[in-house]
Order: sequence, then structure tokens, then C-alpha cells
Amino acid sequence: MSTKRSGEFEDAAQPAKEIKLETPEVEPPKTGSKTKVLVQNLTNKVKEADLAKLFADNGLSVTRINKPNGRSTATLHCPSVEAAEAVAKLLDATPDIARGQLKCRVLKPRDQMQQAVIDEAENGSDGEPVDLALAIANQTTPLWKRPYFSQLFRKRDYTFKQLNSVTETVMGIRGVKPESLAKVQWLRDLSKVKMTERNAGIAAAKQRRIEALAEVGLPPYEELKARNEPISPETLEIVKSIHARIPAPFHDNAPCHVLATVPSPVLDGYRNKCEFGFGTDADGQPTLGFMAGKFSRGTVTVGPPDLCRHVSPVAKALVTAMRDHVRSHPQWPVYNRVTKSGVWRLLVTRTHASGENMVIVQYDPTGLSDEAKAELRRGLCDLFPTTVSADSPVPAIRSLYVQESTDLHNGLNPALPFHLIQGEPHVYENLLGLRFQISPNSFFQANTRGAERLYAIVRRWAMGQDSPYTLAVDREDPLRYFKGAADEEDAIAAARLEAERVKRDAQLEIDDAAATAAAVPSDAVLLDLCCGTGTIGLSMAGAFRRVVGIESIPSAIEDAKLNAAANGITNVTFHAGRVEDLLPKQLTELRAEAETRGVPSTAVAILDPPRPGLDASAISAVRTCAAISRVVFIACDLKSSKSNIVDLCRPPTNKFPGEPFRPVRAVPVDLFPHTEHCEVVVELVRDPEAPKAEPEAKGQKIEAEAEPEKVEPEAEA
Ligand SMILES: C[S@@+](CC[C@H](N)C(=O)[O-])C[C@H]1O[C@@H](n2cnc3c(N)ncnc32)[C@H](O)[C@@H]1O
Repeated sequence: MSTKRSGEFEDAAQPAKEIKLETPEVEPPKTGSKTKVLVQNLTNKVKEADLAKLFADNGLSVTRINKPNGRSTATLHCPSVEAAEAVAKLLDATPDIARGQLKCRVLKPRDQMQQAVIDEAENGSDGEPVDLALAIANQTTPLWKRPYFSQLFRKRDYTFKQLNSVTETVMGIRGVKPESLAKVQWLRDLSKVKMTERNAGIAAAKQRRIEALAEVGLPPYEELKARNEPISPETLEIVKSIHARIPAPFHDNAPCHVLATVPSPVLDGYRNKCEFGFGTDADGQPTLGFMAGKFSRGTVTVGPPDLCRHVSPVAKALVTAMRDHVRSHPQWPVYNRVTKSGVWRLLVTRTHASGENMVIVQYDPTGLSDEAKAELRRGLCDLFPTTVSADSPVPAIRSLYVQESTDLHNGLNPALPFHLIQGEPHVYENLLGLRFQISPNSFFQANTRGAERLYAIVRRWAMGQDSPYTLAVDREDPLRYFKGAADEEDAIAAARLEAERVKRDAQLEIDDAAATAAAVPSDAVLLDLCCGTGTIGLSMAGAFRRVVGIESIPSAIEDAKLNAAANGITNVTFHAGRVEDLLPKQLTELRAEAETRGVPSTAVAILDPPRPGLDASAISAVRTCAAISRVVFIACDLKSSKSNIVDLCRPPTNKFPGEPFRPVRAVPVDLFPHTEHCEVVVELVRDPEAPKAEPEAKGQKIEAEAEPEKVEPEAEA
């Protein structure tokens, strides 16, 4: 139960010191790098114009002044460290602008890699309006300026919070009798811990935090606060990350251990599928990219993906080619979402590590003659050829599709036909040694290398085994990174650490795969629920007696069957339909099979629901299926789908019969670097001491007596 007293940490979620961690060598910053001066304790009367005059009178170069009216702080952008130091010196020597003691701090310059990106944003790229590119990057990848280790901590923190709230929700479910709650073993384990034990745990965590902070040269957070001085965003970021990394045990009511976030093997250009909308840029020029802001708030300006770290260079090249094509064909205007007129609507790129690329262009055919449509399609075929010369800026496109749409809804419409206008109908991608066919409308994980890591963990956990990979990441000493963040020289050390980690990760993945290959296949049946095109079930078929995939979209099931045949996998069956409808029949088959074999049949379920989670009836079907002894739940949005975990773990009722599950471990896996999103894997097993089902209560909420004792937030900042 989080009892955070103030929003200080959240307020401090500023971009931390920008350190590139993913390449081994980082040059130390040059003194000529751009930097900022943070000023505090200015009098309210001082305006931006006063400061500008002061600097001009003294011949000092300040490129931008930001002093919000009525505030005592200012941020001054300077072209070099020397200029910033001269500015700070001048301000120190100008007492009449200060309220009490003026404080000036020259920020360390950004490291070279980030600087290059920022320079591009500030100086323009390819003629696009610069601020727009930056705004788009900030919007689509809001964490892109944070060091990667800080992004990983943030995602673990998020997982903790969501799992805490699973416990709290189960404790507060309407109508469940307190004695039923008290019989649920995982809740008992949480609540039986006495206050003294909890406080002892909290005291130990507090001490570990103090030691961790001391190692990076910082005092305890309480001491920092007691100084009554502003704490820099960088310092707060470090404190916050250390506190998140060393949670107060028992104070956090997460029902299981949350392992450290597993990093993505690729940090840049990792998305294999991107959707770019057409529109106009800030100068009214036709373009495509991402919308700057929300259409619902009246924004229609579209900006380029140039600075978006998650978009691959290949996709960016396709966007540039398409933009130039649109600008040179004014007879076909871009679609205007306000007037609902125009032609070009959407460009979807599917660019794969296999080197096979697909492009889908959506346009509005309204008012276009058959000749005009044929000409438009011919133009696209010329723009995206199937073979290209070695020096071509755009790659070869294996599959080129168009979709005609007059929908109000933006995006590809799976119900409308996709017309193949050039090349082959499918592209292929390799994943964990298997080859998967991808159609224009197929779901495929957006980060292929990240998905391999995710599936390898799921496979180990589904087999009831540890993943050497997650354990190694969890054991890693996080302070290595904080030490790296302490000063610029250490930024180089931190980058080396990161390079070491990438190398070690590659080896761990090999070890993980070898351990899986060496393991005796489980006698259990693997139920791949919400299987999409079967990637998870197929990649685990070798580890289980047989695999059953269930998916509600029939075309995905057709792809799954083709993928099984193409990879020579014969111990799988795929069924089109809803989990809640088809699972009971599987249960009957399992029973019949058990009778024939003369041994009880057990099943392990992989549950990979869509973002909002599954309907409660599907969860009820899983609970009812007594043969399912273990569930590996994969949440692409844990906040939205955690009610499924609640329903798996709550005491039995008529609506949710069967033994409840208990979460045993969880791990966030970062498939979406620089964004707030991550996948979370939770392993659940049956709770052996479950109470009997009781009728589902309708009506008022009954407070659970067995609510865990509240603990004073001793170790919380
Ligand atoms: C996050 S995707 C997972 C796809 C697949 N496991 C993979 O990794 O490629 C969720 C899938 O659940 C399917 N789905 C949604 N509701 C369902 C239901 N009630 N029964 C079966 N499948 C469902 C969706 O069509 C979608 O393919």
C-alpha cells in the first residue's frame, strides 16, 4: 500500500542527466558544449527583458532566457560552459536582483550523442520545422532523454504499484466474507506478518537505502529535505531510483517478488511496424508522420519522426520518400480530418530484420476516377520498387498494398480489403529460430528482438523453471549505474558497463536457450490463450507434450496453422473462437485424454490478452478448468488488465469458482524503450488451501476485516 506523502518525486520526474549508455565509447563532453544555468531566489520584479539587458550590457551570450512571471527561478541557455560560468559570475555580483542569497548552478553539458540529437532538433533537419520534430519525439517517446537504467527502474516501480493494488483490490472486494479472505493463503502470508516484523524489514530497507545513497555521495533523503534547500532534479532522480530499487518489504503489498526490469536488446529503431498519418506541417506543407498533440484538442499539425528513437532508419527513409512524392503530386491532396476531404490517409511500414519489408498505403477514393486511381497506384509502384540499386535511399519493398477507406476512424480497418498492387502477399520474420508469415493485418510483436527475450522468459516460467536471464538481471548491482551517473567521467564508465551488459545478455540468452533445449519436455498440455498467429505456442511446442491455441480472430488462426506447417511443428492445434466459449470443451478433451492415458492431465495456460484484459467470463473459464495448474499472464498494459489477475486470485464465488491462483513472481520486460510502456509477465499457481465457493454478493461493499495492518511509512520518502 503506497503511502507516499508528497508528490515531490513525481514532480521531479524531469529528464535526468542525459547519458548515452548503449555504445561502448563516449567521448568526454567538450567545454564548448551548450549548457544551461539554473538560477534561484530572483526577486519577483525581475523580468526576462531585465536579464536580457543585463547580459547584453556586459557582452555576454545567452541564447534563451526562461523566467516565468511571478516565479523566483530562471533557466538560461548558454552556447558554452565558459559563457555559462561568466553568466553565473555576473549574477552573483548583482545583488539587487536577488531575494536573499542568489543561487546559480551551471548544469553539466549533455553528452555527445544526445547533443547531436538535440542539435539536430534545434538547428533543423531536412528542412522540417525543428520544434515540431522535437515535440513529436517528446510526445511519442517521453522518456527518450532519460538514461536507460532510469527508464528500467521506472518500469519496475510501475509494476510494484500495480501489483500492490491487486492485493488492495482483492482485500476490498464487495461481499466477500472476511473468513473467506482469511483462508486465501497468499493473503494470509501477506497479513500474518506482524507489525514488528514489518517494521524490522522497513528499518533494514531504510539502512540499505542510506548506504546506497552514500555510495553515490548523497546523504539520506530525509537529511536532504531537512536542509530546506531546493533539491536538483538530477539528485531527486537518483534518490527516487534508489528508493524504487530498494523497496520497503511488507510495506509494499505486492503479492509476489517483482524482479528487476529486463532490458530490450535493441534501444533504437526497434519498432518493426509504424503507422504514419498524413496532414500538414506547421507551414501548411503536406507531409506525413505523427500528429503533434491530440486531434480531440483541435490539433491537426503533423510532424516528422526524424528524432523518434523507436522508429527505424528504414521507416524514416520510406516516410521521406513518401513525403516528397506527395509534395510533387499536388493533384492528390493529403486527407484533412476536419473537412473530411483529400486523398492520402495513412502509410504503414512493416520493416523486418529479415530484410523483408511491407508498405501499406491507405487513401480515400472519393471523387477519384478509375484512371486516377490506376495512376495513383502506378506512382506508388514506382516509388516502392521490389528491387533497388545499392545506393538507393529506400529499401526494396517485398509487399506493396493499398487500402481504400472513407472511414471517419483513423487507422487501418481490418474489415476493409487490402489490395496487393506489387510484389508478394506476405513478408517473413524469424523469431526464436522459427519463421513466421506476416500478412498486412497480422498482429506481430512490435519489437522482434525484445519479443524473443520475452518469450524465452515465458517459456522457462511456463515450464516451472527459473530463467537464468531474469535472475542475472535481478542480481545485478544497480549502484554500478548510479555511480556511473555521478559525474561526466563516469558517464564513460557507465557506457562501458552497458556495453558489457549487452555482451553478457547475449551469452545469457544462449545459456537460457541451451537450458530449455536440454530440459525434458513437460508432460503438460500448453494452452496458448489469445494466441494471435501462434508465435508463443509455436516457440514453446518443443517444451510441452502438445499445444492448443485459442484466438478470436479467424484469419490469425489461419496464419497460425500455416506457421505451424511451415515450421514442421505437428503437436499443435489452433481453434478460432473466444476463450470463454472454447475452453470448457478443451477441459472435456483433457479429461477424456487422461482416462485413455491412465494418468491425470495437467495444463499450463499462457494468457496474453489484449490491452484492456479479457472479459470476466474468460477468467472464470480458466479458474474452472481444474487441470490448469499454472498460468503465465502477459500484460501489455498491467494497469488496464490487472482486474484479470484480481479475478484469478480472489476467493472463490459462484461467478469465479475453482481454486484461486496465487502470484509467485513477476517481471517487467521492456519491449518499448523510451516510452512509458512495458510488458509484465506474472506467474501464478493454484493456491492449495482455497476456501469453498460462496454466492457472489450484489449490493453494498463489505469491508474486509482481514485487511493487512497499515504500516507507518517509515521507509518511504
Ligand atoms: C496481445 S495479442 C496477443 C497475440 C499473441 N499472443 C502474440 O504474442 O502474438 C491479444 C490477442 O487476443 C485476442 N483476443 C481478444 N479477446 C479474445 C477472447 N475473448 N478470446 C480469444 N482471443 C481473444 C486478440 O484478437 C489478439 O490477437
